[in-house]
Amino acid sequence: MRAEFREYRRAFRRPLMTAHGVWSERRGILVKLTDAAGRTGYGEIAPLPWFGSETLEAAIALCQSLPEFLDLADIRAIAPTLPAGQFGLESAWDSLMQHDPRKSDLPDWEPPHLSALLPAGEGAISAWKPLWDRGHRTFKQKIGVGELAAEQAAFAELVGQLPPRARLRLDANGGLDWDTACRWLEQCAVHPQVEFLEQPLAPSQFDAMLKLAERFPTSLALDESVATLAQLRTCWQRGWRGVVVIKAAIAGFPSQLRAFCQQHPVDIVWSSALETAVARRYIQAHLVQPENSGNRPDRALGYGVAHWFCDPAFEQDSAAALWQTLTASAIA
Ligand SMILES: O=C(O)CCC(=O)C1=CC=C[C@@H](O)[C@@H]1C(=O)O
Ligand SMILES: [Mg+2]
Repeated sequence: MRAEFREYRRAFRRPLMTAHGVWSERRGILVKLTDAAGRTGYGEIAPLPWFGSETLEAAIALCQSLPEFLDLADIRAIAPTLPAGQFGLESAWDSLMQHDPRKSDLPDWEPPHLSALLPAGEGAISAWKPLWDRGHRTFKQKIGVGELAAEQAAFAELVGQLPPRARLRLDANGGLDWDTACRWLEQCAVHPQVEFLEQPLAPSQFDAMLKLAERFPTSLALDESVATLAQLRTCWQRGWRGVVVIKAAIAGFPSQLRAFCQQHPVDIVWSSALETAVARRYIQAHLVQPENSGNRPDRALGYGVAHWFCDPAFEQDSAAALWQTLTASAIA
């Protein structure tokens, strides 16, 4: 297979504020594999280094280190320290080898099945209604970004406005300490609309999160703690049976993730890494299908993020057309 790589850059409509900091541009790499018969397969490398994946620079170095004509052994040899690269290359290979028109023309996910990502704090209050009107019924609000009292006031205002059947996810990105996590969970306990509190503490606080899960009624979800398949395995082995948020685009080889999900009844929320339609459509066709995971159909997918971007080119289904727009960004 001939391997080619093109870098992309994609600005957010407005910076995404999380406990990790400010994120204003999504950068990644598209992968194109072409076999001797001229068949092509596309993949995407979408690093999230603050989640524990490799950096974009390390992913570029991987692309530059691979032979121009590679085979599956070269892909399998990609180190576990490069999980976004493992995902991008294997999904491109899979897409070429398994070109299954049935899977490639799946209808895209509809808003009622998608959790809409809201801004942190006050911004969430003005943002939820237009998204509700588009059909979203589950929302995610970032916390652990601003001052506690102000964020809890914004949360109280938001849940006061949300219709009773709405569901709200709070995501702390590991930015809370024990006391603030308890205060958030005390407040969540009186609001049945709260579906779960995501990553309240840092991944190093795993035992403390197990204690929080036992002490409070609101479900907890791990995200940064299970960023890669290796981390997911470890948390499962250490006894986590709560929700896990899986960002497949940074989790490593999709074949290995698929096998794990088929062997363990994991309560999965599939979550976007703010990747383009290239990775998203692969994840939809090859991972989120019911036979591949223990995920509960009532769990909205963490893919309600299109409104964070303003450039439809990246949302189109045709990877080939998107590839053509990146002619100036080849990685040699
Ligand atoms: O999971 C979702 O509902 C949407 C995606 C999402 O929330 C995130 C994507 C990427 C990085 C983070 O800012 C954030 C998260 O922490 O889950
Ligand atoms: Mg998260």
